[in-house]
Amino acid sequence: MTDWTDPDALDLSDSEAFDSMVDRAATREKGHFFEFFADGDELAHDPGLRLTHHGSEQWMGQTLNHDPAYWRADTARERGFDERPVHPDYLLACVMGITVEDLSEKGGYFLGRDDVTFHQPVTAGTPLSVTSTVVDTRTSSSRPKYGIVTWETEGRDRETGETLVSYQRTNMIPRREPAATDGGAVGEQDEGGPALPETLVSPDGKYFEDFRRALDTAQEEHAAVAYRHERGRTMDDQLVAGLPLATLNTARQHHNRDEMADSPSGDIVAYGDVTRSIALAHARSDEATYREHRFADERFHDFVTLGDTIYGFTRVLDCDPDAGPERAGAVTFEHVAFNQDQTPVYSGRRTALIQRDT
Ligand SMILES: CC(C)(COP(=O)(O)OP(=O)(O)OC[C@H]1O[C@@H](n2cnc3c(N)ncnc32)[C@H](O)[C@@H]1OP(=O)(O)O)[C@@H](O)C(=O)NCCC(=O)NCCSC(=O)C[C@](C)(O)C(=O)O
Repeated sequence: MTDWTDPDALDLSDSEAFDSMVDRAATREKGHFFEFFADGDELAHDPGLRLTHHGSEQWMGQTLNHDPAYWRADTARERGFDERPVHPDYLLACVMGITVEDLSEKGGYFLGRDDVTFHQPVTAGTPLSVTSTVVDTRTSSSRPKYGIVTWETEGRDRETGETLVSYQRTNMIPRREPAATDGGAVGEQDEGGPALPETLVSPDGKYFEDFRRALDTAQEEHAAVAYRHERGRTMDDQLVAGLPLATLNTARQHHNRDEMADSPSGDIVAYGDVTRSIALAHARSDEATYREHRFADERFHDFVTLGDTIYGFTRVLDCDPDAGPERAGAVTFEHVAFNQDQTPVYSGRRTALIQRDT
């Protein structure tokens, strides 16, 4: 009888024997199917990620986020930070990255996020502690292989317990026992909508006053303040697989082409936070950002795969001169990321403090 504790008992050059062993072996699963989640469940995420300047700089460089306050101590101080902070997009991606193993590693897609609030600037060296609560679960009527789960997540400083960022996020999650058919069609768009404005106004500059003047002009002309950004960024391996892995995001969607070949996208897709950060970087390159504040109603409309190029389009929705410190006012934008075929892939409402022209 073969001694199966003997390291040489399995001849790896015998492909038939190896195939048979692998096919019959049980898989030690990672992640959870839809049925695992119930409203009110609380999950503490364990991976030990600590924020670093290296990680933040890698994220910023690859996504074209060049705001000097996150690169240089002198500009950070001029902008009212005690110390040079890590970039908020990197912070958000890290907080979400370490939830993936527990929440979404099984597959399915990131559909949207709401109520994203940055509670305070965060510096390198901060170790993260992240918890999530299930706030909603439902089966998908158009895609019976999936359920839709919403979680409320809070990222804290592991040492002080202070909340750094919080948000609500919704994913499609595969069902362990799917209904018989998957009736959904990928990328179907709603028809109709309001008539388009005749005139699109673009701000003359990058300061709060420029956005406010543009909004005033648009009101007089029954126009919209809307413009696109020139830069584009083509999705390469580093963006699609490298950046999510650097945030400990273990979702197979970003780094397992074999598994993803048989999924609705047919290939690995970019981490939603990478796509979003690129479009936001394009927008930020045309404004004098003072602080990131809040995001709402973020949606991921379509897949972004290797070789796609991400561009940005911005609409200005509101200017509030009274929010924020004397040197800045709050501007609410609608940002849209779109690909080389002008297909929207991300949209979100962002309120940021923009420097005044003084
Ligand atoms: C998934 C696709 C194919 C579905 O395409 P579709 O045409 O079937 O879309 P749909 O009909 O608009 O949506 C399907 C269902 O989802 C619901 N839904 C839709 N949006 C929301 C929302 N915000 N909140 C709540 N529910 C939402 C919607 O109501 C509908 O429900 P129903 O089936 O019962 O009618 C299409 O939407 C798509 O391609 N989206 C892009 C997905 C993507 O690429 N996300 C980013 C990458 S994945 C990722 O980053 C992963 C991560 C971060 O690592 C990680 O979570 O682990």
